[in-house]
Amino acid sequence: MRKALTIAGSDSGGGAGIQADLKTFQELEVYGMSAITAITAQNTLGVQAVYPLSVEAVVEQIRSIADDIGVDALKTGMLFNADIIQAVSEQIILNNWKNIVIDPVMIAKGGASLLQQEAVSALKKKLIPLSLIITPNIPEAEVIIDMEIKSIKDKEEAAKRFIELGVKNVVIKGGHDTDPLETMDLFYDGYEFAYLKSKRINTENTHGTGCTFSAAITAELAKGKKVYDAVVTAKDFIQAAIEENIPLGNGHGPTNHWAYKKRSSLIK
Ligand SMILES: Nc1ncnc2c1ncn2[C@@H]1O[C@H](COP(=O)(O)OP(=O)(O)OP(=O)(O)O)[C@@H](O)[C@H]1O
Ligand SMILES: Cc1ncc(CO)c(N)n1
Repeated sequence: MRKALTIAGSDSGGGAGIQADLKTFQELEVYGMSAITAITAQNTLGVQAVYPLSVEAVVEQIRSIADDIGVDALKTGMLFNADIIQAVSEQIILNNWKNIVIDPVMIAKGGASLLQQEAVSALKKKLIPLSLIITPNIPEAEVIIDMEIKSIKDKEEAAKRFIELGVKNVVIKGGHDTDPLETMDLFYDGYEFAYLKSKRINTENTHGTGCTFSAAITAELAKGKKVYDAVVTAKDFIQAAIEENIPLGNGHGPTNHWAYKKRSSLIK
């Protein structure tokens, strides 16, 4: 059994964070484990409260997993502060983990901050150089790389600058693109660009899309897929999950984690 770990925040509403990650791992048939960094009181309307855990609590969870079960791939989501980023980076080095996916979560859809501003520098210096792939959305890429992204050329330039930070691959996601008909995720491995396009689905129910996408990449890496192939599967997974989204609550409802597997079994 292949094993995937998520180091992220809990979303009580179940659509993003740890909950989205574990649902995705399950659907893609890897064994899911978690180290929680913060508990959020959250629903489809936004984040009502954030309770970060101590560095010790985060490290102890990771240690328990490393000492006994092991990890084939891991992702990080909401890390909240520089001390947690530092501690997670140390654990990655200590355990010699290589399949590292960074979803540089900063701000929830309603505007709540999920990463302290001063932690961006720790992310750049400590964690990004250890990772196999990073999956920023456009606003996150703009903050990390410190440039405006308005065009495909800008996305390409930002992708190159990510590689200069020491990460091996990058996907700059297209959820925030202005094109009303299409989303384009730009993949770059330091050599070649790949443009992953899909039909933009006209829906408000996109809570947790970034978490689900990076969790799907992590699951596929845990199973031994190559990075680009893992990203392609993740794109199919999130497309199906948004197309069959679940209209729950009164705000941004969640995506549908069952959709991809349901479709795959129909195709067989
Ligand atoms: N309306 C949409 N239709 C189709 N694909 C979408 C749509 N919105 C987002 N996606 C896809 O979902 C994935 C996540 O992208 P996005 O840019 O929304 O991440 P995010 O902003 O980090 O998400 P979140 O913060 O809500 O978790 C990408 O593959 C993107 O192309
Ligand atoms: C806990 C958590 N992680 C990530 C996101 C970003 O979608 C969120 N809203 N909540």
